[in-house]
Amino acid sequence: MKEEQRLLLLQSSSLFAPPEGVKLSYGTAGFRADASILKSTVHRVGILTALRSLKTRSVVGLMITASHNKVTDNGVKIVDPSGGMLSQEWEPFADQLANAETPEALLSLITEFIEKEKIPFDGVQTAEILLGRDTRPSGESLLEAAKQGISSIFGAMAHDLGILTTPQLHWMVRARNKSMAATEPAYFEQISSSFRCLVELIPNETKSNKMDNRVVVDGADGVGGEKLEVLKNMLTGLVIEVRNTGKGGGLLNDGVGADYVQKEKVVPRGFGSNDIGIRCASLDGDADRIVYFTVSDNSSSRIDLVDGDKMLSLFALFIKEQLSILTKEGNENPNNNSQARLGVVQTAYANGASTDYLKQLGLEVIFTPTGVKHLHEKAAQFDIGIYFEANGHGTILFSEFWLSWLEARNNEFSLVSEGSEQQKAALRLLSVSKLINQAVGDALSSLLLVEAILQHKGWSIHKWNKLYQDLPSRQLKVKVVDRTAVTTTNAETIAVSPPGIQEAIDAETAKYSKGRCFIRPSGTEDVIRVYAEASTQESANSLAGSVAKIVDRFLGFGSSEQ
Ligand SMILES: CC(=O)N[C@H]1[C@@H](OP(=O)(O)O)O[C@H](CO)[C@@H](O)[C@@H]1O
Ligand SMILES: [Mg+2]
Repeated sequence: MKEEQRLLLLQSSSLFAPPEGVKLSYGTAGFRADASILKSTVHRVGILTALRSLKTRSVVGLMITASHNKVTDNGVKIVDPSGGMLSQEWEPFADQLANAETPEALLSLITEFIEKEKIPFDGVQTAEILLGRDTRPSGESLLEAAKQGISSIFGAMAHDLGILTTPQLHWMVRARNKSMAATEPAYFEQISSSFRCLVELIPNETKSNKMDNRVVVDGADGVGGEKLEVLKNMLTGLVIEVRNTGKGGGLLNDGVGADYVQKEKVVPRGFGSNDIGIRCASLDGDADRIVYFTVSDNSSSRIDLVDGDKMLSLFALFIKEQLSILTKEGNENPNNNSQARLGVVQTAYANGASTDYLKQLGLEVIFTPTGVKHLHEKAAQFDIGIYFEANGHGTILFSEFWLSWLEARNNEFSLVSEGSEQQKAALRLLSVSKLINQAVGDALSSLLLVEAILQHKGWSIHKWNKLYQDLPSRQLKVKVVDRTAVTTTNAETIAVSPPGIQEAIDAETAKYSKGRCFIRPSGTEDVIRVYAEASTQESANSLAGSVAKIVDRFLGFGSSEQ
């Protein structure tokens, strides 16, 4: 490394002192903490992002967001050239950079890493980064810190794209590296036009039955609400009312948003008894996840949740139906066998009833640890991989190989059977692949795909929700001294430390019919999460509560087990 580059790195990083007594970890979805201690971390992630761009010789992204966390938090995550999450192999280095105590220590880490990773540092290759942030007040100053980090690498170019949803930035990075238009208008155009195609392909028999094409969306007082206000005006055949847009003075994720709705199972602010019977949805703070709900008839504060598992099931059912039309029996063309390996990916938080339903559909179901980075990687192994977390993170991945097969079939149909049911099925699947964000879970594109499929099937949200009956469940968070004391295995369903805790959980779970319970350390909040399922809601609540007490006994502030 040239001397002037060393000096620039030393000088730049000396402006941002790392937080005292805090050990930062890249976690489930990037670094996340109270915004007041993040400037140094974000500056260093700026440096790391420039190195990532040089290593991959591609455009990468840097997003300032803390997703569903409270408004005073913020965070930073890197978007890889594929549009996906940062390669997990780089996470340990990200942690080392964030926790380096002095500029000199930081510089030696960078120097070693450049050599180890053979990063082209000859000044010929230049780094290029797309930057975005959500609507958090701390975002603007943190974005400046990121830019300073990036500019401490000679020649690195930072493009500040302003306020975006997290999925928009992921989509733009993927598009840039595919030499496609990578602008916000291009994003809106692609999803609105593919939604329009799906609506045009709705079977006549269902077009006739006037299903309710109105949906009311909780924008979490965040960036999703803001962007949906723009998108909704580009749509025909769907009426979207957005509440909690962020413009009415409400606080981000405060009593609103998909995480609050999914975890607490209560209406978000601005919804109530006047909405009984209405199809409602809720975005999270950076609009990379969505859940649906209806206000319960018998209590205007409770909801009937239609979560990520139900969205996965709806998408899987629709795709399976289109595949069977596409390759209907009696078709003599041997090439016409879709041979699509269709698979679904879930985590331990998936409701047991959803997994049973998907298996009954004849689908291959695999499990991974929590975090989009894990599910995305597994889903990409299928020709069509559908993944969702129960909380509404998820998308559908189509392999390039299979999409080119589908394009070829569609061209063939245009010649030999224009307008046939098989061609319509091919066109629907092609439209789905353009509507659903191929880079990462996207609340806006998932919303449009749900609406298009409900219209296609002529289903109300109630009919959709009846696909299967969720087992009652309950999630709790437990504050403990050190959440990293819990380590897990088997896709997070078994706690291997601290010793004895899993045995205690098993003994408690055995008391409940259809009982299932697991604990894991959160990667985004300083808590241990508890998930419990049982045959009744009362039992699920009781099991979650009992296991929360076990966690507290082993790891809480007054714990006797330590
Ligand atoms: C139970 C739960 O909802 N966990 C969420 C949450 O991760 P935790 O590591 O559980 O805090 O945030 C992640 C990022 O948004 C999301 O991928 C994940 O599903
Ligand atoms: Mg989010």
